[in-house]
Amino acid sequence: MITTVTLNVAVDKAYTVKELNKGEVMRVLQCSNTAGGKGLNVAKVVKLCGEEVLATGFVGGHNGAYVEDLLKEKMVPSRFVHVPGETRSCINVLAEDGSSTEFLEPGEPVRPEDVQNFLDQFDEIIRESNVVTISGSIPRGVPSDIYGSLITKIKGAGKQVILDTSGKLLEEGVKSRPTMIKPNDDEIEALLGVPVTNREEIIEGAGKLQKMGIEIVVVSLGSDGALVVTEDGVLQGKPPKIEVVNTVGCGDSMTAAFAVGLSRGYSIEETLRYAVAVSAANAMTMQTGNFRQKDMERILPEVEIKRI
Ligand SMILES: Nc1ncnc2c1ncn2[C@@H]1O[C@H](COP(=O)(O)OP(=O)(O)O)[C@@H](O)[C@H]1O
Ligand SMILES: O=P(O)(O)OC[C@H]1O[C@](O)(COP(=O)(O)O)[C@@H](O)[C@@H]1O
Repeated sequence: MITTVTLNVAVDKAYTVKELNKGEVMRVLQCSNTAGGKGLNVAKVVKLCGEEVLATGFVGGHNGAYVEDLLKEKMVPSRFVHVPGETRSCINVLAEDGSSTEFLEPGEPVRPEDVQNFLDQFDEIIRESNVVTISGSIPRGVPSDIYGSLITKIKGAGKQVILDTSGKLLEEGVKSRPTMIKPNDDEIEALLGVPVTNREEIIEGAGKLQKMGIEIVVVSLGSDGALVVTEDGVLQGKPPKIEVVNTVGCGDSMTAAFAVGLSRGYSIEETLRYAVAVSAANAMTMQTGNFRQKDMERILPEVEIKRI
């Protein structure tokens, strides 16, 4: 089973508008609500890939109950810690010029006893999982080294863990050497304290992180696909040109597909091909954390894998 950790769950709202003008009344043409927070996007995609999944984290209030219902509709099982604070909303405004403007609420604070309840149930969840993904931001009240503690527990139980976060949470988390991370160029720069301005420096930086004891370092490059650095070297996977509808959640789809590849014991090359196809297919639908099987199957053989 693949478990996805989402401490800062959200109701994701995608608003379609003609144009976005600051300071004006904007009429929304279409609104779509989905269970969000990066980890829940991962959970939905793992489910669509056909793997057994469990979503965990904190939920609260009416929005929290709504997220649980949205997950049930997608047949994604969940075991959340219920907290008094209302679960947040995140809004993504999609305009006709192709722009995407995101408003991410911080999330209501959680209490120390909520954090303890989460940790208490986590050991049992790890026993049932073979891969755990940890994604996104945390609400106030959660200690900034929590991801490090979770990674230490997961690795101590002999299971694999993917960490996809940023800033201080990533800095703290990498100290516990997760199996895989997915930093962007800014995050590599922050982790290593060196400038990263071009593809060569990205590869060099990712290589340094890999040598520090992180087995798999993935750097996604939008429409250029992704780079994967392991002890066997560097691979790039590039998708064919596709019709893009909404790229929000592409990174999460990639994380989900890597978790599936690890869980199924795919080679790193097979995993990269699959992850590029799944994440590119996610860009072809409006909903975050969603893809159509037929899109993914069409893209899969067209992903170009090259050793660098
Ligand atoms: N415009 C696009 N065309 C094709 N594939 C895309 C596009 N944007 C994203 N993807 C796919 O999704 C993956 C993750 O997207 P990216 O934008 O790099 O991540 P993030 O959402 O974390 O910023 C890419 O590696 C690629 O496989
Ligand atoms: O969980 P976080 O880090 O606060 O991010 C929240 C939001 O980011 C998103 O995952 C989109 O981010 P990406 O496009 O980078 O995948 C939203 O769906 C989500 O609600």
